[in-house]
Amino acid sequence: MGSPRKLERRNVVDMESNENCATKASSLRQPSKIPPPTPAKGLFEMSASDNNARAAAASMMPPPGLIPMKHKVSGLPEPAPKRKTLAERAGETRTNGAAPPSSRPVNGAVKAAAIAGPRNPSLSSSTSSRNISSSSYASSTSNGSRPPSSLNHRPQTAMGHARSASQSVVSNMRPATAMENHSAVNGSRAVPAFDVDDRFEKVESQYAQLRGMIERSNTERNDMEERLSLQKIRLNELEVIRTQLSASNNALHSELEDAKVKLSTTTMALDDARRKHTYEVDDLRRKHRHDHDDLKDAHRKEMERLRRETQEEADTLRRQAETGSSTLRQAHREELAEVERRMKAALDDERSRRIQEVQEISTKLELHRQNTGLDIEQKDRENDQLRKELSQSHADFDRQKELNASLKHSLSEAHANNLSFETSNKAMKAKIDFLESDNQAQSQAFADLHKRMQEAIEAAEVAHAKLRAEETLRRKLHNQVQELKGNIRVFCRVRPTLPSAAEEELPAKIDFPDSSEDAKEVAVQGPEQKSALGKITTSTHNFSFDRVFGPSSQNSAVFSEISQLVQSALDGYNVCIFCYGQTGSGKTFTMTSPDGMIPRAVSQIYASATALEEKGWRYSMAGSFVEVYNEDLNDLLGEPGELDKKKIEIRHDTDKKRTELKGAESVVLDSADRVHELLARASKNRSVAATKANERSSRSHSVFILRLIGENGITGETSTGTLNLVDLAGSERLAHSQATGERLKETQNINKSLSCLGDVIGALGQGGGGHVPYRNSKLTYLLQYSLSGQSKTLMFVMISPLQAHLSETLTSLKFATKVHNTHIGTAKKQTRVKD
Ligand SMILES: Nc1ncnc2c1ncn2[C@@H]1O[C@H](COP(=O)(O)OP(=O)(O)OP(=O)(O)O)[C@@H](O)[C@H]1O
Repeated sequence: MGSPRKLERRNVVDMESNENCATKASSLRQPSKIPPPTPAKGLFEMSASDNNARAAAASMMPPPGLIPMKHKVSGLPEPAPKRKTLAERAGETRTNGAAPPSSRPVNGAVKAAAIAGPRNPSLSSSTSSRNISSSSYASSTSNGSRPPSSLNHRPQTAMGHARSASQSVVSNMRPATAMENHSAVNGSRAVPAFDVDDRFEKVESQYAQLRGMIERSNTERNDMEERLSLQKIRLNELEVIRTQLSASNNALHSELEDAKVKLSTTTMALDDARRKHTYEVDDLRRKHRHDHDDLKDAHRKEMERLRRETQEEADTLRRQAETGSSTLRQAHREELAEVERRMKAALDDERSRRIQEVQEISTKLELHRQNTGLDIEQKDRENDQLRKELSQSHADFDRQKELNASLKHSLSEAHANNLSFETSNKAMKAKIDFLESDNQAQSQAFADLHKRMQEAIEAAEVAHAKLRAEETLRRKLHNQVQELKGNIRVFCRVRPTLPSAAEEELPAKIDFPDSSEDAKEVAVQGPEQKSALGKITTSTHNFSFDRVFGPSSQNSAVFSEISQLVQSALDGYNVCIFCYGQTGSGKTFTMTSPDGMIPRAVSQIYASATALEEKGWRYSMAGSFVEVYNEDLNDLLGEPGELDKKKIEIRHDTDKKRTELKGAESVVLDSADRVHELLARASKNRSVAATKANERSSRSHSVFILRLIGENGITGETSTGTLNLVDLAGSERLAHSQATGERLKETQNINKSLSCLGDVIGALGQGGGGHVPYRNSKLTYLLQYSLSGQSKTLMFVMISPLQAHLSETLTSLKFATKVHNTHIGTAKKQTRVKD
């Protein structure tokens, strides 16, 4: 780091070189600005030495703004440099003034200025400008260079610079010496006249420029001088401040020296005082010890003296006492006797008084004791009370302790729970973080799932539509199958031989199929017949039906064959299944036994109705159970006592092809099990009405009516089907002569209704819309819509396996064959679609 002076000098050089370049370019220069004065604060912060150094530098150097001005204004050489030593000259380059300026190029001059350093920049710049002018002069004058002495001439003042500058410009046209003048005159001879005019004009304009520059330089110089005087004033002020500060510094310094002297004096005095005090204390301690020892000796001596005196006095007194004691003892003895007498008297008085006092005291004591006892009792009670309270408190305390322990336990549990909660909370947080991090993937998965679900829903809707179409098709095909099978079908069932049968009840010769076979034929060997020649022959009767069930067949197998018909009722058809046969052939067993057709039909319908719910169907089922007895209609679900009294009316709705029973109970079958309840109630009613000789079930027709109303919420379709399950009365023909009274009436009515049933079926078989005698019996009237050509009918012909019943068996089979051979038209579905 250089000194401030050096730095300022280097800045000045830089500015000079820059400004010289600017001068060369335009020959004009803007006046430089004087920097503002440095703030006072900065000055006060400087040390005295810095201040002095700056002041000295200021006195030695011009202000920064003035230094470049000097060179810029002149652009001319500085005052003559001081003479250099040989060593300095050896360090200089040869270019510095060694070669004639005219022979040096401009670039070489700049380079020489850079090498010469900051001490002579103006020299290099003036050299370069001179080179330019010299070169132009040389070009016009062919002879020569100027003497080197003129190059080294440098004015000492600004005016000198200006003058020098003007000379430098003028030197382009006028020689500085007589020799040069002569050369110029010689040269002018060679220059044509118009060249002289031109040059003169040029010189004039250059002169004008030079004058302007001189004036500006004068103005700037005046400014500089003013600023210089201001700086000098400022410098003087700073000098005064510095003097004041150094004076105050000296005063403070002297004060500090005084204070130091005082401090050392005080320290010394303090040390003396401390020393003196120590000596005094030691003296006092010594003196006190001596005093103490003296006092101790004096005290000891005094004590010995006193002891001796006391001893002497004691001896004297002892002697005196021994002499006076005998006299005194005598007197004393007398006094003692006197005193003893007095004391004795006083003692007696005192004793009596004391006894009295003791008695009083004992009385008081007793009283006090009693009071005390009472008090003690009171206290005891209080004590007990307190003890109880104490025990209570103990118990409370124990409870509190237990509570405290339980609370502590709860607290520890809560703490444990808290820890577990915190753990689970952390786990949950981690899970949440994980879930949140996984949220995007889940969202994507959810979107995929949603898409797949939509696709599945669409597929399901398509499948549902397909299912509905298939369901409709199924119903259609089912109906076609039923039609192909015939609207009235006949099944034959042979009951087994009962274990309770008597030995004489021989079985008839019936060829019935095995239960495994899907048989349709049954062969019955007829009774023996004797010809006129006495030859006994038997004939076999072959019957063919839609299905023949042997004795080993079960209700389940039978129902599986009729289940499709039951399904038809659900589909909106009127279906009628009736059992025909003689008494004891198994009609009731087949129809109303716990696993008979009625319970099974209801169960199937209920299951099918539930299954159809997903296809939009909602079914309601209601059941009625009536009997036709002696051409009267009785409600088997009514009150037991009213079976034969309350009469039921049959009403037909010809539009809807539906039969209503006015006065009969209609029970809603909201579950499959309700049917057992209905059957039990019907059985009970029948048994109440029965007499010993009259089994009611055998002498009446029972009709179970199941009404099915379905609505499809999707298609708007409705269906109303009816399933009639009929257990006919025994079909045996009894001779009118064999029956009398009520039995005769029953027989007549049964015969009538069964023959009427045959008539109706016969009429339906004839077709052609002819008259059908439904009204001829209550049974056929009740079953009008179930037997019409628009319904589906199945007849079970039940036969007994016994030889004794062979005749009735053949009759039944013949009737069944007649029915089987009948075609009663096409069933119609009772459905409609809502608007
Ligand atoms: N397939 C069968 N298997 C076993 N037992 C049967 C079968 N069919 C009927 N029975 C029995 O035969 C007897 C008579 O049957 P059932 O009462 O059903 O005849 P029915 O034709 O209804 O007589 P009724 O006309 O008097 O009512 C009953 O004890 C019954 O249990």
